[in-house]
Amino acid sequence: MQKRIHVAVGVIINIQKQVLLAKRHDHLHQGGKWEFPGGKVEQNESVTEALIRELKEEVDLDINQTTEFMDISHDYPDKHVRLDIHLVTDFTGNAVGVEGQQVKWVYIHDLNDYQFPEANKPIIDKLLALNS
Ligand SMILES: Nc1nc2c([nH]c(=O)n2[C@@H]2O[C@H](COP(=O)(O)OP(=O)(O)OP(=O)(O)O)[C@@H](O)[C@H]2O)c(=O)[nH]1
Ligand SMILES: [Mg+2]
Repeated sequence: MQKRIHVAVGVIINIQKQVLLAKRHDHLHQGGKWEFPGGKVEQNESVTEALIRELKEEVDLDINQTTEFMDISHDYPDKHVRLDIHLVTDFTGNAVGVEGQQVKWVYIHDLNDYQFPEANKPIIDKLLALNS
């Protein structure tokens, strides 16, 4: 049994009700797909701490507060992940792809036009339901 990787994921929503997507680099796991920014929770770090750190490192945003949104465990053939997803509406800064990745603000009703990792389906469905 493979270890389950604990990932802190941020669904960042701006005042225009757009969510921030980032494109995963081709060489990464699930490369070429769009994701919600985030990354692995390190030892001795809470999920919130990990999320704040990752969102600064990946998209240069400063997060003031987050709220729990969803918890998804998913088994890829090569990797088991647990996505600890938080909503972020209280932040400052302008989003940039610090690691050279494409970032994009997208209206919730347009999310179906983007390709996400398989594990993300329930997140997209919940956002679409909230928005309808
Ligand atoms: N960040 C993020 N990861 C996701 C999403 N959906 C999903 O299945 N994952 C998976 O969760 C894992 C997250 O790893 P990551 O590559 O973001 O981790 P990280 O930022 O700490 O990078 P690192 O590998 O350089 O330490 C990957 O296996 C990725 O495929 C998502 O929406 N956002
Ligand atoms: Mg990451």
